[in-house]
Formats: sequence, C-alpha cells, structure tokens
Amino acid sequence: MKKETDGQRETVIEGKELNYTYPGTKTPVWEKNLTFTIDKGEIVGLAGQNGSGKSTLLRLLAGFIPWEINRCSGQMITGIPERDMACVIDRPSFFSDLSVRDNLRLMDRMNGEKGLMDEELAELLGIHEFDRIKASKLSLGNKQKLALCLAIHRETKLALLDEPLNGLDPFTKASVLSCLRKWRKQGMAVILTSHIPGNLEQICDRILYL
Ligand SMILES: Nc1ncnc2c1ncn2[C@@H]1O[C@H](COP(=O)(O)OP(=O)(O)OP(=O)(O)O)[C@@H](O)[C@H]1O
Repeated sequence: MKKETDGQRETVIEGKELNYTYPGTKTPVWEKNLTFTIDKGEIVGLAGQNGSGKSTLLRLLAGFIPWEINRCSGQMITGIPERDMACVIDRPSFFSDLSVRDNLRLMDRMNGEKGLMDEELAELLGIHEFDRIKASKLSLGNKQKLALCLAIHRETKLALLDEPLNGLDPFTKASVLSCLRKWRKQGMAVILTSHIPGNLEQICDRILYL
C-alpha cells in the first residue's frame, strides 16, 4: 500500500489491470481488466448494465472480497487507512434491534473517544426525527439515511456508496447530493453507483463504465 502525490493531485485509490473471478465461475467479472485512479476531492460514478460488476468492484475496493491470488488479478493501491474508508454496499448495515439513536451512539463510540459523527449530515438528513425508532422498523429510504450517517464520519477520506440515492424522495435526494458536494469540497473522494438515468451525470466529476 502506498500513497502517491502528483503536484496538486493526491491519489486516494488506484486499480491497475484489476479483475475478479467469483468462486464456482471460470470467467472474470469484467471483459477487460480495469485501470483507474481516484483522486482526493473527486466524485466518480460507476455505470454499467445489471450484472456488469459495479457492486463487485466496490466490494473489492472495500476489502469485503478477500484478495485471493487465484481469483484476483492486477493491483489495488491505496494510501488511506481502513478506518477512513466508509462503505455502504449491499444491504445497509446497522443493529436492527437497536433504536436509531443507540445505533448512532454506538458507532460514535466505536470511532474513538473524539466522537467523529458528522452531526451536520445527521441534521441535513433529518435522521434524529427517528431517534426512538428501532432501525428494523424504518422505511427503505430512512434505512439508507441511517446507513450513510453510520458509515461516514468527519475524517472519512473515501466513501464507497452502492446506490446511495435508491429509495430516496426528491427532497432527501437533494440533501444527499448537497452532502456529496460538501464532502467533495472537504477533499473526500466518493465512488458511487446509480441505476437512475441522470443521477450520475448530475453529481459526478467522471463516470467509469463497466
Ligand atoms: N457471490 C457471487 N458468486 C458468483 N457470482 C456472483 C456473485 N455475486 C455476483 N456475481 C456475479 O458477478 C457479476 C457482477 O455482479 P454485480 O452484482 O457486481 O453486478 P452489478 O453491476 O452491481 O449489478 P446490478 O446493476 O444488477 O446491481 C454478475 O454476473 C453476478 O451474477
């Protein structure tokens, strides 16, 4: 793992000739190996048809898929520690039986004594309105909001977000987009997927097609 700086640009994560083959299958997920660089303060969209490998790429970058020599090819380079990477991939993850407030408190404690929760994000998404509700009882969109609040903290350097706008009403979607713009200004790099036409074009600096 190394960090690369190039004048003003600072590479957060890089893939070189990257590919993955799932257990039980013989062919790699992508036709061509992927080479890309994501810099600090960049929002990059992942686009492609169903099954093209968007979630797989996010799982690989997040380390959810173990790096096995016979399944993974190429190189993945990042200079940021795991704790500064936020992932909302596959199902939103939280403690279903705990209230929204207890989930938030627990995560804040797990982030260390400093308490790194982004209160501005929580306010913007209006998550405290549901403080007393069990996470399992939230609607899809509110689960998505809780997952974002739990994953992203004030020191996050790279956010990997699978369909973060999925299930959100237009008002909440606008709030999430405004958070993305705020984070970009603060130097966070974001990689996100979306199936909805126009979503990626609206917010992304670049789109990577799979
Ligand atoms: N656990 C798994 N085992 C074997 N094959 C898998 C597994 N998960 C995904 N795949 C296959 O890998 C390919 C890429 O899947 P992936 O979910 O990454 O695509 P995607 O672009 O995110 O799809 P979608 O747009 O439908 O969410 C598909 O052919 C899928 O069937």
